[in-house]
Amino acid sequence: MSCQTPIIVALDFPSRDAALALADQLDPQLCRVKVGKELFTRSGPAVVETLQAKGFEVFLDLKFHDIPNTTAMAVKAAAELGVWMVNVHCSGGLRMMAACRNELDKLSGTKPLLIGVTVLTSMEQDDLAGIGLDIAPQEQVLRLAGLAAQAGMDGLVCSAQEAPALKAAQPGLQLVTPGIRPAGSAADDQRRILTPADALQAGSDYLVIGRPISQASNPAKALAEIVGELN
Ligand SMILES: O=C(O)c1cc(=O)[nH]c(=O)n1[C@@H]1O[C@H](COP(=O)(O)O)[C@@H](O)[C@H]1O
Repeated sequence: MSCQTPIIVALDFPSRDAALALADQLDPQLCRVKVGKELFTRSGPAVVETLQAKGFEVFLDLKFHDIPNTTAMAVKAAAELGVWMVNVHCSGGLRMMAACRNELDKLSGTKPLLIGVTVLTSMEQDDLAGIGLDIAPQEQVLRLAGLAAQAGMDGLVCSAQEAPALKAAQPGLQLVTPGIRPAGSAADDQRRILTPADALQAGSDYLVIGRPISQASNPAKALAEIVGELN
C-alpha cells in the first residue's frame, strides 16, 4: 500500500547505517523519505535501492543546477533509479527546466515528479539582498514559479508561507514545503517556517521534515504525533 500522509522525512545522516536505522523505525505508509546530498555523497544509489526495497517512496533531493544538458541527464539518471521525486533549482532557468521535462517525457513507465526549488527556506530578504536580489522572498518565489509552470514542472519546493499565493497564481503546481517546525521546536538554520498543520492549511501538498523527527529521542513517536496533528 502506498503512503497515506503528506510527510516526507529527511534522512540527513552521515552514513548508510544511521539512515537505515531511522528508516527501520518508520512506517512507509506514514511517510516517504528524502535522500539528500550528505547521504547520497557517502552512500550513493545503493542506499536509495535499499530504502525502496523496504517499501519507501524516495525523494532524491540533489537540487541539480547546471547547464541544461547536464541537468537533464542527471534527472534521467534519477528516473532510472526509480525515485518518486527529484528536484532541480528553478534559478537554472527556463531552458534548463524544460530540458529536464523533455528528457523525462522521453522515458516510458512511471516517472518521478519533477520539482523546482524556488528560494531556499533558510533564506530571508537580507540573504537575497546579499546575492544581488533586491526583492522580497515571495516575489522571487512567484517569479520562479511562473518559469517552472512554463517549463512543465510538476511542482515546487518553497516555504509553506508562500503556499496561499502560489496556489492562487499557479494552481497546477504541487507544493513541497520544508521549513516545517512543530510548535515549540527549534528553528535551527531555517528562516521561513510554519507548523505542520498550518502548512497543510496554507496549501502545502507535501511536508518535508528532518530534525524534528530524525533528532527526536523517539522518532516514530514524533512522526505519529505530527500525523495525529494533521488528522
Ligand atoms: O529541497 C529541499 O528538500 C529543501 C529545500 C529548502 O528550501 N529547504 C530545505 O530545508 N530543504 C531540505 O529539507 C530538509 C529540512 O530539514 P530540517 O530543517 O531538519 O527539517 C533538509 O534536508 C533540507 O536540505
